[in-house]
Amino acid sequence: MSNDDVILAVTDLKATYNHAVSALHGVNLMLKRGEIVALLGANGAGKSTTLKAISNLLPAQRGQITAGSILFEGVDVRKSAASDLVRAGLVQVLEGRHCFPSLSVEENLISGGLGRGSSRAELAEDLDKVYAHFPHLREKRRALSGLTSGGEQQMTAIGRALMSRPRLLVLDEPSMGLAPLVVQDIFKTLRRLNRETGLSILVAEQNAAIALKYADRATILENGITVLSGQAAELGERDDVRAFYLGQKTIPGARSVPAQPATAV
Ligand SMILES: Nc1ncnc2c1ncn2[C@@H]1O[C@H](COP(=O)(O)OP(=O)(O)OP(=O)(O)O)[C@@H](O)[C@H]1O
Repeated sequence: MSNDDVILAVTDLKATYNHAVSALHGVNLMLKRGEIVALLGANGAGKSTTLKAISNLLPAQRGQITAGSILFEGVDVRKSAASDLVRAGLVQVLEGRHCFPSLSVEENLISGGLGRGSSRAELAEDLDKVYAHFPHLREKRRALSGLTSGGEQQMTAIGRALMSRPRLLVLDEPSMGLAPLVVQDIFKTLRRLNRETGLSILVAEQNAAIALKYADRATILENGITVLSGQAAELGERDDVRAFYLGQKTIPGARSVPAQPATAV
């Protein structure tokens, strides 16, 4: 595999908060162009911290990278401000959706394209593409975001990210607080976007079942360390993963997920 195939490489990443609380102790993660990769792990495993580090958002949370590297298209993300990373094509939908509640759905979407300095014609073209992927948002385009459902807000937040024309879309826990059917719908749309446009997607999820269903590969974190990486379908078949992350019964004799650095990806 050539380096050009790798869009994101996180190597031996360590991070702290307030120079005191150690959150990541060795995260390894790699995404090839055109892949969907799921970042899995329980509450507090370090998923959000990893994603914030990738978008260079840790300093705003009093967080520090203390070791390791993060390369987006071969360039160290620490050299760019978060807003420059967005312009470079690394766009993140943060946990909790974050729509502007007093703006309409369409105004929220348009706000995602403004940072690029798009012309009116480009904005209209990008809006059409977002509505093609989320037809429901077209129907709701004049509604105030704050009055739309959680699922609609998540779609708006993803649509707004798409308006920045990402090459790598990073999503933190898109399923949070949403009904199972809505979550399915969102993951199906992400899959279609990925297949039709080649968009690379990194998605952090506690809902391992849905993430493994739609991802090509997955990486599992435990206590700030990558403990497993592999093809999503293969991980979903492992007894230990099924027992620990899919909430399924342990098969007698099944091994637990080893607390050691990941297998090579
Ligand atoms: N702003 C912060 N200040 C101090 N410690 C933090 C901060 N944010 C996270 N942590 C700690 O870092 C560790 C990793 O948390 P993180 O939020 O990255 O995990 P997570 O896998 O995303 O979990 P969740 O699914 O609950 O968001 C935890 O021990 C958490 O308490």
